[in-house]
Amino acid sequence: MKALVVYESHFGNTGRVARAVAAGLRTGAEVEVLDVADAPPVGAVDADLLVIGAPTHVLGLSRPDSRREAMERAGLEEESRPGIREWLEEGGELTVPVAVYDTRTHESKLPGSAARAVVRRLRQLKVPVVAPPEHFAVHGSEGPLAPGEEERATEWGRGLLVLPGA
Ligand SMILES: Cc1cc2nc3c(=O)[nH]c(=O)nc-3n(C[C@H](O)[C@H](O)[C@H](O)COP(=O)(O)O)c2cc1C
Repeated sequence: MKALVVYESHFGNTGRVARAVAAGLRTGAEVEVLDVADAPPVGAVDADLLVIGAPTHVLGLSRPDSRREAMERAGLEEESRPGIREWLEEGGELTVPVAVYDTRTHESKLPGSAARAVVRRLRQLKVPVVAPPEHFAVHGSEGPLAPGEEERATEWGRGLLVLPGA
């Protein structure tokens, strides 16, 4: 089995979760982990399972404005970064089974979730989604991840191997 983990991350937390999920998947799959900036177009993904990780921005998926704000806060100089939203919208048709997670702040009372937004969209497109959206907590906006979240991510990754459809 081949799995691909594609993530968007500005402060590094969603990337850390991606690598932790990959560690769990590696117990039964060949796994590649890619920043969305380096990922192939979504229609060209060649894997048996795609895991998508995104930071929650303004209750959902990032947009150019929220990414600009995150990059400024993170002290990143790049002009612009691609986001999961654009990757999914612009890269063709996704046919691979998918599992989705997000990161979001511990402190927020807001119900938003980037992962839920992705799953809603994929279901509309009839893409098979093999697991409910999962969430990992960060402190504040910039992290670090809350204690135990990386271990939980590894367990979640391992659990994806035994789901029907994955
Ligand atoms: C512009 C912006 C908007 C955000 N909006 C939300 C939000 O609506 N709900 C939430 O729980 N966290 C929110 N956050 C916190 C992010 O979820 C957090 O920065 C992210 O999980 C960190 O992931 P990263 O280190 O991979 O970038 C926001 C952060 C930024 C920069």
